[in-house]
Amino acid sequence: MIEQEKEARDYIQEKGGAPALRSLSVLSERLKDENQRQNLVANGSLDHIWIRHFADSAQLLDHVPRETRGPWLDLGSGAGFPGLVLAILRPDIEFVLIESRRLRVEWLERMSSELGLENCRIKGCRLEQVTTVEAGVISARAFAPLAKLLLLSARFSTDDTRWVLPKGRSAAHEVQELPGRESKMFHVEQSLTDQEAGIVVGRGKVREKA
Ligand SMILES: C[S@@+](CC[C@H](N)C(=O)[O-])C[C@H]1O[C@@H](n2cnc3c(N)ncnc32)[C@H](O)[C@@H]1O
Repeated sequence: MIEQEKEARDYIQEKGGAPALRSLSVLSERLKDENQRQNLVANGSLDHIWIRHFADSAQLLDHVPRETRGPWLDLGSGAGFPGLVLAILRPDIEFVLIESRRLRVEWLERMSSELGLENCRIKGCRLEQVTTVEAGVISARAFAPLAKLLLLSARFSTDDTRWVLPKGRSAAHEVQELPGRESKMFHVEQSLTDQEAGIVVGRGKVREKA
């Protein structure tokens, strides 16, 4: 488990080296500022930003094979978690961050530009309006209940699509509640940043209707 901010920084450094640490330090400063203008993350989480947001996002890479290709769709990116962190750590993958709220979209665009993330595109609209593409990976943190998330995003999946969905304490229960075929597609991995949280991980095409 990652329990200290220093451990979280070391974990990120292992994954992305000094450039990632520098980019995330900038993101940390900007986020603390911007959170006074718009409610991007819980204020209480800002004192543990490296664990609660950066390492929490980065750990998704442990469940995606290194050779996986994009596009990597991050649904409901909000403040940029996990999408911005992952785009920093994997400049070789094309990321598409989908977010519907205007102020959040502007924030994501500003940060992507300031951090020079050429591999990161922001789609400022509802997921339902995004043109269908074949996703290499789909991630979503705190976006929607699992069954709804899968229905909304099924059209982006292929037999090869990887799914990495941080789901907090409800992970196992949400997987059990899925219809038979889907419940067999997914399993739960332990989160490294929260003893009680799980990440729903799977691979394959999800049916577009229940
Ligand atoms: C609870 S926030 C989570 C943000 C971020 N993923 C995180 O974990 O910090 C959910 C985000 O999803 C966005 N959202 C909800 N429904 C959406 C939709 N249908 N299309 C695009 N964005 C959506 C909201 O605007 C919000 O920013």
